[in-house]
Amino acid sequence: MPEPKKIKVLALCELCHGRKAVMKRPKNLQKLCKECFYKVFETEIHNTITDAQLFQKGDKVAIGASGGKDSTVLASVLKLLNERYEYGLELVLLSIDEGIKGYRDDSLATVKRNQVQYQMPLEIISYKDLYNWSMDEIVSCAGIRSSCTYCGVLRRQALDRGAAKLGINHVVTGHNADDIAETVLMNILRGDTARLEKSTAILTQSSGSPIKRSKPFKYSYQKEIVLYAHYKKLDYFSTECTYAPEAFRGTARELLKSLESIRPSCIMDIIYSGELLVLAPKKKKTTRSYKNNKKISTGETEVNADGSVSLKRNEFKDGNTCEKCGYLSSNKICKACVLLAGLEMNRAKVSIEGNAAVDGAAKLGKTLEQLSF
Ligand SMILES: Nc1ncnc2c1ncn2[C@@H]1O[C@H](COP(=O)(O)OP(=O)(O)OP(=O)(O)O)[C@@H](O)[C@H]1O
Repeated sequence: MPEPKKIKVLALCELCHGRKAVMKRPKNLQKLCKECFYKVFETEIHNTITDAQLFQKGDKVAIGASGGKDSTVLASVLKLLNERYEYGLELVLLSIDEGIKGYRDDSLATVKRNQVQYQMPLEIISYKDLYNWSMDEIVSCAGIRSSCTYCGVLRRQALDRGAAKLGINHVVTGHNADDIAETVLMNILRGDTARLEKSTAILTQSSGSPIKRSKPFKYSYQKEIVLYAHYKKLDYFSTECTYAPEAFRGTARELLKSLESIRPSCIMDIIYSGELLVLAPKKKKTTRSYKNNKKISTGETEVNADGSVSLKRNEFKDGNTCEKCGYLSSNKICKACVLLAGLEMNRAKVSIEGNAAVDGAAKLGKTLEQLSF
């Protein structure tokens, strides 16, 4: 007798029990239909916003818009939640043009389309206008190895300055749960306890700056953001930055991906661990200084063993302005100006020596040591 044909029972959504499940939710492997996925994804972000009391009615908020998936989904979801829950926010897209040919110019074209799609005003601020350097010029002068350090410092300040220009004191970014878990891992692996303490904060504010920065996607998984963008057919730009991603972050990212494939909750678990971590009181460190204050203090920059450049922390004071650019800074010279001064020295040296091949960050480090402020 022939065996009875097996009828494949399609899985139903575990939330509505009515519609067909189309996905396993990356965060907890729950089988969901599209509609229920949208609902849980959006509601979690709404809960994150209200639990942390990120906004007040009437706030003007700038969305750091790169044209990539995270910030595009952020613009879309914030617009939707603002209307659904009547947050009363005035939302503006704020884009920084770092000057990276073949990358940022294309992604900015996406943001310009988003401006129309979401009917939000758009402000574009360029590194070239602010600093007289584009990222392409910086990389050709200082090498690729420290590109993320330069870009990160300059972008943070550019976002602040862009927001200040618009009379806005709150910038939201598309940093997501994976980014935060990666940062926690990186800081643990480096023993960077000062940064570790702050790495899970949803709301941050540089000392001396009136601009707050927050991350409404703090608990949103990268994979879910991509799925949301995909199902909703959002218009975003998906090419990676032309310059290599920060090497150590890349390694932490790979590690996190391997961990997530075995245990999806590990991203949330790392964030919770970071949030609950209480560090022992710090011992006071002594920093080196140079004679007659003629050379740049090691308290400001540090050339790492691999030739990359990092900026070190100083004692912060509020209300100061940078002696070079005049923008608000908790240091005598703001971090952006410290880096730019090093670049200017390098540019001058290149033209004197007529040597096009500058040996990147290591040489820049030597130059920085000869500067005085
Ligand atoms: N050029 C830029 N202009 C404005 N905001 C930016 C820019 N670059 C990054 N940001 C903000 O910082 C967040 C994190 O950026 P990063 O490049 O680290 O991550 P990402 O995953 O590539 O983000 P995205 O997918 O939004 O590009 C972005 O989501 C965005 O809010």
